[in-house]
Order: sequence, then C-alpha cells, then structure tokens
Amino acid sequence: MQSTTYDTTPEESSRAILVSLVTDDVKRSGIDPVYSLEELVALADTAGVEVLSSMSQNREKKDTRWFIGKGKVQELKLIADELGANTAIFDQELSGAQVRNLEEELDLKIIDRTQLILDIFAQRAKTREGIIQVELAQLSYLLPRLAGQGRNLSRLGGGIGSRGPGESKLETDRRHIRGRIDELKRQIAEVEKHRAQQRQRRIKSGTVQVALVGYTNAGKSTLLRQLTNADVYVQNQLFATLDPTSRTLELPGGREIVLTDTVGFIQNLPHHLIAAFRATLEEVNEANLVLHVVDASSAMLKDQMKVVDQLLQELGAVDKPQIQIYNKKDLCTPEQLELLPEDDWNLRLSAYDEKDLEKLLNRLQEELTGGTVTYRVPAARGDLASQLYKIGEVISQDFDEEHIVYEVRLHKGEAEKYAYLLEEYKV
Ligand SMILES: Nc1nc2c(ncn2[C@@H]2O[C@H](COP(=O)(O)OP(=O)(O)OP(=O)(O)O)[C@@H](O)[C@H]2O)c(=O)[nH]1
Ligand SMILES: [Mg+2]
Repeated sequence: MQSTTYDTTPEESSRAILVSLVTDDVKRSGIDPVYSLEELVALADTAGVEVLSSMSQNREKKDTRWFIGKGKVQELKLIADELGANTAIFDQELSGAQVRNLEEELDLKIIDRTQLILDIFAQRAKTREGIIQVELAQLSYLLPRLAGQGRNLSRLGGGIGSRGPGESKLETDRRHIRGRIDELKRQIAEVEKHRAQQRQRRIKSGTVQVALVGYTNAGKSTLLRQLTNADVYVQNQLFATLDPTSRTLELPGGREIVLTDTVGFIQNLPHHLIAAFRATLEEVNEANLVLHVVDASSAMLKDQMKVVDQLLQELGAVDKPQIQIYNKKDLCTPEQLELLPEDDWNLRLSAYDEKDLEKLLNRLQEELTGGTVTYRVPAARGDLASQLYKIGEVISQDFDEEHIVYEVRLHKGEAEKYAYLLEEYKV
C-alpha cells in the first residue's frame, strides 16, 4: 500500500494577513474573538508563517459568497498588496466555495484556522499512528470542500496550507478519497485494537496510569521531563506534542506508576481532528488519575480550563479523579496567585521548582497508594471485577468456592466515588 506524507517543505515562505469575522454566532459561542485571533498568531508562528498584519470585522452574519463583507475583501486586497502578502488566514472555518471566490478575487492563498491546525499536526506527526490520524483528519476536512478547489490548490504550489493532499491526489476523484478514508479508518481500527490489548496487559499487571492533559503550551511535557528525565520535546509553541509518550515514575514510597503526556487541547479544535485522534486520546480514559495541567499565568486561564473540561467530557473522561496543576507559578503575579485554590485537588507549582515537584510526588503517593481492602465477589460477576480494577490496584486474587477474593489497594479519590457499589462484598 502506498504511504502518504503530507509533510512537505514549503517552497516559498508564507507571508500572511490574519482575518477574523465576529458574527453574532461567534459572540454567542462564548469564545473571545480577540484572544482567538491572538492564538491564531501563535498558531501561524508555530507553523512557520510570517504574520504581517491582522484585521477583523463585526458583522451580523457571514457573507455566503465572500465570508467577510465585499468591502472588507477590497480592504484586504489593498493591505495584501501594500505589505506583499501571499496568504490570508481566516480564524473561522470557510466553505469550499468561499475559499475559491476569495482566492480568485485576491490572488492569495486562502486557508482557515482548521486547516492551519491540521497543517501543524501534519508537520509534527512522526509515528505511524500519528501520520494515519492526521491524514484521515485532512481528508475528512477536504472531502466536502473538494468541488472547485483542485484548480486553486494546483495553481498555488507549496507552502503553508499545501501540506494537504497535493496536486496528484486532487486529480483523483472523490471516490478515490473515500476509498482512502475507509482504508485509513481500517488502519486506525487496528491501532485501536492494538492499544486496547496493551491496556489490557497493563491493567492485568496492575500498573497505575496517570495522564497529563491540558491546554496546549501549559507545560505537560515539561512536567513529564522534570519528573522522569524523559527526553521529550518542550517548546514554547502550540502543539509541541502530538503522540502520547509514557514513562515510568517511582513514587517516594517506591511504587512505580506510568505517566503519560498527551496532545494539547485548544479552543475550536477541529472536529475531524478529535474524531481522528480518538484512539490516542482514549489513553486518558484508561488513566486512574488525570493531572489537568494549567498555565496559571495565562490571562485566559478560566477559558482554557473550560475548553479542557469540555473535551474531557466529550471523551467520557470527565468522571476520572482529577488534580488541577496550576503550573508556571513563577510567572504569576501575586494577584493571580491569590485567586488560585490550593487543596488536595488543586496544586500550585512551577515545573522547574524541585520542591514543588516533590510536593506533587507526595500528593501522587498519597492519592495512589491508599489502604488495602479485601473483597469476595462471585466468580460469575465479571462486571464487579471491572469495578474493582477501577477503584484501585488489585494486589492479589484467589479462588474460593465460586468466588474470587481480591485484595485491592484503593486509589483515594476513586475509592470514595465507587466503593459503595462494592460495599456488600467487603470481607
Ligand atoms: N516559567 C515557566 N515556564 C514553564 C513552566 N512549565 C513549562 N514552561 C514553559 O512553557 C512552554 C511550554 O511547555 P511544554 O511542556 O512544551 O508545554 P505542553 O503542555 O507540553 O505543550 P503542547 O505539547 O504544545 O501541548 C515551554 O517553553 C516551557 O519551558 C513553568 O513552571 N514555569
Ligand atoms: Mg507537550
């Protein structure tokens, strides 16, 4: 089977003007358009695009033909000419027809936020799994936009936004792309199966899993590196991490746990991307404990936490015991620090402060190594057995007349939540 990498080196550097349209829908969505545009600058920067200028328009609704108003299109044309731009990046999703119209009118490469994010992911994808997932997301995004886009893409050559399926791909018909999508889905199903087997093995071996999740650039990889000396990529860039990395970590009491770093979240994360990365993100669902890493110094802290919570909800991981890690404490003003809660479930720290790391380790030790309890469960009740694995680490199991006797070391948070279900089987 042919393998495809869309990670092409830009032939010409992209010089872009960023465009945001603030419609009533955007206002209602609760997304701060100013912050979103700032984030688009960071995304463009991460993708290696030179940002020349940005503009935004307030409008009740988007224009069907041009997305922004016709007058604004002309303004964009003037600015682009004056600054020598070759690209315009829109902060909201465009339809295929809008892209085509804008490209014809402006003679600029037109891309939107989703495409930019997909592009960054394509640059970053290194493992087979990551590459398959990105390609699936790109094709799913492209398929409904295919009509009429081929000409433009082939005309515009390399650079940002062309890391999508290239010219030769676009000459092939939709059926071909659908076939490829099916093939990728099949491969992802295989990946999922493989991951499920790995998880099963880990569960059997009683390994305690802790997942680092959080907004992009919050400091997840830094924490993993600081705690485990893992050689992971830390960058002041968005989406530095794409593929989950796991490392074992020894707690102060000597117990080993597995700590997993995951892909960062962002507001308006393209839907196709979430769908394609489900297998990867599913790791979070298997964790016994979630560490939600937050950049406490960010002015958008609340919004970023909300985005992460929503995504955890979508993944079905919202009920996991979760400790909020308010990271980058060293960058916070005293006023910011004062607003941050601190208790068992909320820790303030700096990933670069040894004392803080010790504090975190002690907290993990406390959370993951509670007391042990013995349960005697009918052998036929597999459903109860799976509950047992949720509330703690099974240290031993013995058969006893159609029953299984489990010795379980309870995880503090989970035990409180689920243990009552098993109360009657306690020995
Ligand atoms: N001052 C300070 N900087 C930090 C701290 N933790 C992380 N950083 C910096 O924040 C930036 C992002 O860190 P990463 O660890 O790459 O962030 P991440 O959450 O893994 O980001 P993605 O992989 O993009 O989701 C880097 O420049 C780090 O050096 C901290 O406690 N204090
Ligand atoms: Mg990272």
